[in-house]
Amino acid sequence: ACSSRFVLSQMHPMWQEPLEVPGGDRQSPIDISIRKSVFDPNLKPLVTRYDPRTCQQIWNNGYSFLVEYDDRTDKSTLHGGPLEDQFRLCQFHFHWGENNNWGSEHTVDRHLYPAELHLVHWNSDKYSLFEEAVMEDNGLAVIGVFMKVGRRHEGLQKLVDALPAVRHKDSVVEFTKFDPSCLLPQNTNEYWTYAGSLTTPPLTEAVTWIIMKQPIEVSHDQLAVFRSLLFTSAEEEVQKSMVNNFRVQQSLKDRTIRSSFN
Ligand SMILES: NS(=O)(=O)c1cc(F)cc(F)c1
Ligand SMILES: [Zn+2]
Repeated sequence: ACSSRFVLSQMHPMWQEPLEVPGGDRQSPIDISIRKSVFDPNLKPLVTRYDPRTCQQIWNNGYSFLVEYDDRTDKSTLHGGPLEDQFRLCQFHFHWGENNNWGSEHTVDRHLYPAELHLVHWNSDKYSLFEEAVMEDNGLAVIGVFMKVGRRHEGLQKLVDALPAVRHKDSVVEFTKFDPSCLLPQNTNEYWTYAGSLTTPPLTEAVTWIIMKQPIEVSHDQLAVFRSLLFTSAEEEVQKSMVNNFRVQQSLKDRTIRSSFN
């Protein structure tokens, strides 16, 4: 399974913001101001090649739930878009709110979505492990997909059905043959991209963010199952609902957001 465990295991208690990051001039998440973004005609289409056979398990790490992939070979990859190199999928996870009015980490012209999907990839042309790549400027590429309430998402339902098995922090359940491309919007040619960071500690500034313009639709009931997860482990007396696991927005500072569309 991908070793983003070590990154998440350095977790600080939830949201002891503001966590000052030394020289933090490219922190995430941010608001994507449409009028401030610059169309870049050289941005290429995104190319994702995901092999469902590399899907391994779901893990509740006490912050979100991760669907982890076997990233020991180049079987599930991302390239194109703003990327010079090939990146390997290691996990995907989500951020959501306690209700449908907020939950996403990024916003578009301050518009909040109820949830946001992050597909995490590391640069396998330059590094040999996730934990190496996570310390480097060009080490990671994360695809962000906004989620809005609407029709039930049939592809997501297989994942939703498995969540009760990972209700508590540190629980893991086998989860196989899941193709995460079913969670991408039909139009992946329209995205924003900018240089940013992990949105949870250690907040390293290693991420090329690729945020899809088109949200996916999920049902109210599917999001309600996300909210049935717990931050706390089975042993803890007081159980805390896993909700509002998003970071406060960060300053754009001296960065440009590029768009692949006009
Ligand atoms: N939320 S995020 O996508 O920036 C992220 C990805 C990751 F692999 C580890 C993290 F701690 C956080
Ligand atoms: Zn995330």
